[in-house]
Amino acid sequence: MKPVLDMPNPSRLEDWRCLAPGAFAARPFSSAQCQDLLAQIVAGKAFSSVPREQPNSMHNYGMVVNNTELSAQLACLPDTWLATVIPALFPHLPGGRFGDQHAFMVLYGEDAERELALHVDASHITLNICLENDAQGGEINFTGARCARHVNEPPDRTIVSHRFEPGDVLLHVGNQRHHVSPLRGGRRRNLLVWYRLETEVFDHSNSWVQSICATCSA
Ligand SMILES: O=C(O)CCC(=O)C(=O)O
Ligand SMILES: [Fe+2]
Repeated sequence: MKPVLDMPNPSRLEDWRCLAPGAFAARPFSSAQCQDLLAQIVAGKAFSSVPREQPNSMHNYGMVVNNTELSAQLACLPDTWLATVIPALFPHLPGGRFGDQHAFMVLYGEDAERELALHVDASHITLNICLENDAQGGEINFTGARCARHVNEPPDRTIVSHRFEPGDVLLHVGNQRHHVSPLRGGRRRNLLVWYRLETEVFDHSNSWVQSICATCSA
């Protein structure tokens, strides 16, 4: 049987480009693959629609992945598709297993989310796959990595803005602060996974998170 998520070959370092410190982008999926995954999601195969949970406390729309097959596939990605690139892109990360993950789909549009406020994720590494985007606006903006103590400091001088194309994948540290610009029309749907290391707290108080906090190292 065809897997829900048809992963391309293991990702290579040269597939990824740096957007900002601790934030990288690649384009491993075709639009057709994204449409296929989205069609399965919409048909209810990849996401169980009952109960429809909020993906996280910031979203009123979208849904949590609770399909066993897709969850298992997403859980494996750090050991399979991303096995070489995670240690190379994030050398400060302590080794160890990603024992916990939270996967969800976000939805922006006229009758859905319109924007997302500045935040850090409850993750060590976040994977963000764009499945559909014909929105005007709705870019993701990175304002710099900060530890728990400095999360409310002013943004970095250069804010990095990324407009998603369907098939884009972003991989970033959970403490890279980000927000989504207001939508002026259209719709965007992304699949996100928050990966957490088994042995580490994920409130960004860790010493290795401080080591990449721009304020701590200023
Ligand atoms: O909409 C996006 O691409 C990002 C969503 C996000 O940052 C989140 O849900 O934590
Ligand atoms: Fe986020």
